[in-house]
Amino acid sequence: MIVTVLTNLTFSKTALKMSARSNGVSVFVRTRPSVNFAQDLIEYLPDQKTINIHMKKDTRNVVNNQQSDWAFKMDGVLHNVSQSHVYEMTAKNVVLRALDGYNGTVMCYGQTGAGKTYTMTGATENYKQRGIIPRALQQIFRETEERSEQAFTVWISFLEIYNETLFDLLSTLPDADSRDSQMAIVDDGNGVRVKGLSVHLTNNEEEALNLLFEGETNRIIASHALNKNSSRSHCILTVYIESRSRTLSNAKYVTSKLNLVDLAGSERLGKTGSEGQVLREAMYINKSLSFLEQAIIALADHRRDHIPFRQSKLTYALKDSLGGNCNTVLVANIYEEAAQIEETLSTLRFATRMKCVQTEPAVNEHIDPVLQVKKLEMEIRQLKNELAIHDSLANRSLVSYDAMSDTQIADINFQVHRYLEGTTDEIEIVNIRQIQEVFAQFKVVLHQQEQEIEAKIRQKYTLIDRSDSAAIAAAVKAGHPVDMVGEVDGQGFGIGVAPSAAKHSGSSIVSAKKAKMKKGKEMISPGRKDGLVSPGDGKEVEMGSLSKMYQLVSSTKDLESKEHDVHSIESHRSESACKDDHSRPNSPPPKSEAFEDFKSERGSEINRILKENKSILLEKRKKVKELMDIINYTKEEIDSTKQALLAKKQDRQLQGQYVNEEGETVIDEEEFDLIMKLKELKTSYRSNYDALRNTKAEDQYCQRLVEQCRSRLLTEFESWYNESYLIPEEVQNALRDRGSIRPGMMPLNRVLALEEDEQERFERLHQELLSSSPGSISFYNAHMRTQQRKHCFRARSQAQPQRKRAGVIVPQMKNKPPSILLSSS
Ligand SMILES: Nc1ncnc2c1ncn2[C@@H]1O[C@H](COP(=O)(O)OP(=O)(O)OP(=O)(O)O)[C@@H](O)[C@H]1O
Repeated sequence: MIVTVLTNLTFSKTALKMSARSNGVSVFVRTRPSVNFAQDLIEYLPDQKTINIHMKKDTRNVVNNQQSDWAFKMDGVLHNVSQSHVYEMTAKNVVLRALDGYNGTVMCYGQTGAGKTYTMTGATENYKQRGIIPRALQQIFRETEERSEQAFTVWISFLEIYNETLFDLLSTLPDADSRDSQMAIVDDGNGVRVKGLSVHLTNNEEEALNLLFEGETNRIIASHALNKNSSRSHCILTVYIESRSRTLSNAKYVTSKLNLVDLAGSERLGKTGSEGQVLREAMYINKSLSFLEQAIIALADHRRDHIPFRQSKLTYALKDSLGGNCNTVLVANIYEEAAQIEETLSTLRFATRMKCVQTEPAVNEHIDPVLQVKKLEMEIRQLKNELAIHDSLANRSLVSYDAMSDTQIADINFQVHRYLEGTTDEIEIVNIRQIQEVFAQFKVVLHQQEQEIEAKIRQKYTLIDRSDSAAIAAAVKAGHPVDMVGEVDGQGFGIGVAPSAAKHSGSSIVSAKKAKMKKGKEMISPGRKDGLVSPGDGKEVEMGSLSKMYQLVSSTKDLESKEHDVHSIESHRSESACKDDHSRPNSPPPKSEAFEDFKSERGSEINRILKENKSILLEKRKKVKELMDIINYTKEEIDSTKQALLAKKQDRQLQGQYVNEEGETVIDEEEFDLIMKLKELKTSYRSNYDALRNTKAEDQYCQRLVEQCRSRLLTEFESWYNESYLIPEEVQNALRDRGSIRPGMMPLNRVLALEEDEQERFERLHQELLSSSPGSISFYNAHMRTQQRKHCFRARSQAQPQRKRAGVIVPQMKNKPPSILLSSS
């Protein structure tokens, strides 16, 4: 788990520079109050930012012969102020900015015993005197609760650098990686990290404090002449924060790293009077602090290209926390006594140099690729919905944006044929996909025509390969005229007129060729190639045939029974779904692909009915067109016959009419034929008109059937897709089995587990007692647990003293892990 966390936490160098404003490191001086305040030497100016040091020239402790007075201007001098004031002034903003995605570092520097640990950690037994780290942890979790629109994840690591060796102060916890791996600082281009350092997921303030106190307990404590309990190591508690938006499907998220650093004492060697191991410790500390100083000097000098971060573990570990894109704060802890004035001066000089270091705080923003894909998918869905609304408003409800079906392609092919024949003047444009298909079908038809022409030529002529001189010579010898008419299809054939015998006798070569051509023709026949082949028998569909008319009637009449079939498919769907033995892929396939699968499997029956109805609809449309052509033609005939009759009548009247004995007008034979023709034409017109009306009604009916079938196919597909790829299997099983877990119901064993036991009742009462200072509950709980662990540790280490090894805390030093982490593991 820890390895995953480490790899997920990438603090990218490519972070967007949200705030390109250049800042200096903020530097504060904090004094350790003393009854022996050296008021002659140290002066605090009322601006609460300046501290003056006056050294007497004749003093034995003179530091610099040339200079005796110094003025140090800082961002604040924290003299006789509370822990809470120190936090507000130094760390509060850095913590807030860390929650916004900016890296931050708060670091305490100063002489041993000057109050670094007091400032950074504070008194663990007193809530009011807690230091920067517990306050920062409290602020982080309070803020994360308040910023409800964001989801925060917080991890913590605790590193100690002792004698240039790295130690994981949290390696004693059960969820730390137990492998005895050597730790190393690595800079992999995504920022500096410590390989092998355990990083712990932390859900609340108390868990975070438990980690702090656990680490503190594990710190190396060496005896020392100046301060018996002072730490001889550098400690870096790092809080990693990741923040993602809850409300939006926002693929962007920010990360940050907050380093809270307690450095080892900065005093010089001679004064400590150390020897042995303590001397070695002091040497290491001096070395690393001197490298820190060198790095700071280099950082403050803009002309320097190279910053010597790798000289010591401390500077390397703090590489991206001193300058760069980080909000950095230094607290310089000083004594107020005259005896420590040299170290105080040295600390203040260091602080001044640090103040010259420039930083460019920047938000570490990242994009989650998985969320980004989801967001884009959602956008596509929304655009599709909008398109559907637009289409329905524009009366284009039949337009589909899915991949073209075989029937649709066949329909387009048919329209292209008609366009080329001249039977239609236009092809209705529906959407881009359809336009592309129209062009594709033009290509298909063109290719077919080329093939047909070649086939016709082959029927008439024997083709000889142009390069085959022997075949040409043989043909000439046989008396066949050879006519080199050029290339067909660029294949280098010579075309010769076939002798009549060859054309009709069916010589083996020619008949074989013809047979081959026939086969080829079948293969490239438009109907076959474009899906106009009837599914069962492989024969071409005869458009508009009577047999199809009967099929239409049966199809339309039987629609209800077909719908019944669809329903029965639906009722058996869940059963077949259980039987489907396909393992679900990690990510759902594209819908277009899945739709093809669906049509050939679960949706095959509906798809078949849809196809059938579509082909019937196509025939109806063709029939309507034919009838309209006939009617139009008949109408024209009627009009011209009427004209002819009128002319005849006028002619007759001009010439004078013949009347028989009964007084009836006598007409000639031509006029009689015209009258009879008109009568026939009118009869034909009426019957065709009736047929047209009926066919149109059938056409509309078929149209409705096709729409119903299509929408059912789509609905079925949607639920099949959801079941197969989207709804988790356990949810489906739970709902299908109707077992103990049902939506809205909590399982009985969980309900029972919620009952309070004795321990929990005790803890509740304990917390009620602390309710007068509610913010302190987490602090005291964590403190109480730390105390228990300390007792346990002391008892064990007294029984069996052990030496410390690099890389991990030796098992004998292992503390009882915080119960909260035990219970959560
Ligand atoms: N501002 C302060 N107010 C009250 N007590 C303080 C203050 N600063 C330091 N102390 C006390 O001084 C003692 C030494 O302080 P602390 O251990 O923090 O020094 P340190 O700089 O961390 O030393 P080391 O470098 O050895 O770790 C502690 O007992 C602490 O309580």
